[in-house]
Amino acid sequence: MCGLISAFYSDSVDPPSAHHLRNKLNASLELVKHRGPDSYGIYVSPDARVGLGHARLSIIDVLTGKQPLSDEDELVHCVVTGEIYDNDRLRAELHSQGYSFKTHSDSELVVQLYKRDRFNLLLNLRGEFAFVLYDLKRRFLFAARDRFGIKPLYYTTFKGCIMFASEMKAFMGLGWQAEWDIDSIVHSGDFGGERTVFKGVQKLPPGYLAICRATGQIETRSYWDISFPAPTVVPGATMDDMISTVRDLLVESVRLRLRSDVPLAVYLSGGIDSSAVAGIATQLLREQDPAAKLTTFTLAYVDDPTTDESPLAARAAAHIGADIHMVSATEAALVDVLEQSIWHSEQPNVTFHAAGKMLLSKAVHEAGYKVVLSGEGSDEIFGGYPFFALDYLRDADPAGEALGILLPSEAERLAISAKYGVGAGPLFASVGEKAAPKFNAPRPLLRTTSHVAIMSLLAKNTDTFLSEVLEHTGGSDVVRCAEEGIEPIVRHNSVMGKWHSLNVSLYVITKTLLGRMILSTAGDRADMANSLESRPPFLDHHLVEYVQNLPPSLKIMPVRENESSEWTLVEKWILREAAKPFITEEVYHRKKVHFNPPPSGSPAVPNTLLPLQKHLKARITQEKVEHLGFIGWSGIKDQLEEYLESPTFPPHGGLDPRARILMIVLSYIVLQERFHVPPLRF
Ligand SMILES: Nc1ncnc2c1ncn2[C@@H]1O[C@H](COP(=O)(O)OP(=O)(O)OP(=O)(O)O)[C@@H](O)[C@H]1O
Ligand SMILES: NC(=O)CC[C@H](N)C(=O)O
Repeated sequence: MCGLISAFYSDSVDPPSAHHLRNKLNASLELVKHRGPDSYGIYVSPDARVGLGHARLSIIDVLTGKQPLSDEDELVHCVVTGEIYDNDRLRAELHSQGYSFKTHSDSELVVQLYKRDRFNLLLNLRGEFAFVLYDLKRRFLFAARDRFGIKPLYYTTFKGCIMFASEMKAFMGLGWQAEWDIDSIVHSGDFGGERTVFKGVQKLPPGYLAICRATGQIETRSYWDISFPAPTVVPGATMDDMISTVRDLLVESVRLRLRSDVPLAVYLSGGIDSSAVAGIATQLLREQDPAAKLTTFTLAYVDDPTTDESPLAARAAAHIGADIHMVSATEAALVDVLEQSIWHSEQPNVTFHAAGKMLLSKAVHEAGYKVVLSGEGSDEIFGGYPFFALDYLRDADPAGEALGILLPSEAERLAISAKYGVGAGPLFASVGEKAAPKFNAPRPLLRTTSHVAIMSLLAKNTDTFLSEVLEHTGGSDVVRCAEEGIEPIVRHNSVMGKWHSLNVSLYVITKTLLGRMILSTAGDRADMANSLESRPPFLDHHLVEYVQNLPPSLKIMPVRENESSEWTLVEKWILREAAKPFITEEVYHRKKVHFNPPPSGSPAVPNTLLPLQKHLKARITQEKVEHLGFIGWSGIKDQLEEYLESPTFPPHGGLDPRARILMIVLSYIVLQERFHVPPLRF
């Protein structure tokens, strides 16, 4: 993907000279050049009130697809990041209607579709994208972000200038000065909602557009959202038809995402999602060339054989005749890229997730690839996380029953819930009965387990903040924060039982964990740090809209051998059936394992520090912590000393809880240094 930046000086301020604005945009592009090292391009409007900048990672139409793009009358100017699929069909349609193109770039569709459909152009865009378009005649900026937030887009206003950018660091080139947003930090507004750690900087939410006018006004609105049917709506198709439709839609999604003018590889974990993508990609490539061989990359957790899936990935690659490259994720290697990962994430890192992805993207980039396919989004669409089981069991599934699926009775659901309720999975080990009472929600928020899980992830350790911060903000209010990110209609649908609880849960996790972490810190940002575009075929909206309408029991299927045996739940059931022709028997039956690169299992030599301990000890000093202006040294010092003396090694690649807190503190230190943030003053 590329990087974009835009500046729009409202009528209330004097604009800079055209020359000055170009220099500023160039300085911004320098800060995001990792996103587009192939070429830079700038547009400045005749009155120098508007500037657009683009750093390009050339993927489609490498030679002539340079940006910014414009129409033949030079009245519409645009910068686009990401990929818009179905380019050939849409182009042919526009051609036949008299629209003409200057390049073969997929991005140019935005310009011509805008001319034809105005804001409705978004309904025609399939893929992952963010763009900013300037309509010179009407004098407004029109920005938008893809439906799932695969591509980032931040915005802020500084001294009368409205700015959009792929990464916040680009704002610094335009003269923006970062300041801490303590309210957002305390309430985790960067994860619960669309705020960031910096005052006044917001993310444009997934599926939203923004219109900015010369008065300085910014209007944002949703153009697409996830939605589910009432639990009683029965699909008018047989089970076999539904399985083959899911298969066809997934194959179509992979087919579109194989379109690239530069080399493409696949991230292969050995789980069902990436194995299905790799299997389908191989089949499609061989339709063109029977000798085609896919290249795959796997992160191997060499320090921890208990969570390492690389042998499974090797077997999956052998099954489809793909090449596989193993990339070692040792604790030392993860720690080496940790600070870079924080700088690219622009928000706190609490695990090695993003750092692990950076090791992977670096290896793929160094091997000469510019595009990868990945399996992200499948768990959120098909119901893959272990804690979804509780939400599936919470409600009956009349639509599933009407299809003739044998389902547990209410009493049996309660009994299975008890089994699944405790230790619902490694990701949220604390979730379930133990964690729930911590949150005294003043009113019913949502009837889902995932919501509690998210709240437990959001909760900040109140002891680490200075007392002034607590007086100023009232302390961490995770309920408020979690509410911030949920559209009121979703709460209504949940509380009124209009959506099955599993579907509410899928919604919440798609918006929070997927949108604000997996696709951002550990997705786009970790990949683009190494100039690599990743494409997640599971997040094709045609596929997603179809799966949304399937009864919950096709996502999580209860099965038992006979009437006297126990029920077990098969997660992502319909995906397993749809992907069966492309995966090994082993992967078909396999349970989910989280992507969570682990630290070392234990100190190699007694009385020596592990790489993470050593790094945190060197970087988290009294001076650095006090310079932040919102964290107290005494609490942090105790956590650090305890972690250095007696680190623990939770199972499933988890981090010592004190190390997680220290990683957050390290994140603020790194962000303060790199963004030149002044200490917080009250
Ligand atoms: N160890 C790894 N090596 C390479 N890529 C990985 C690794 N772990 C995860 N990924 C990439 O991130 C994506 C999301 O990971 P996730 O664990 O959710 O999916 P999965 O492993 O493919 O399937 P499952 O959810 O069934 O385990 C994967 O599909 C894959 O593209
Ligand atoms: N890297 C990108 O964002 C790609 C933009 C556009 N699709 C191109 O190929 O140039």
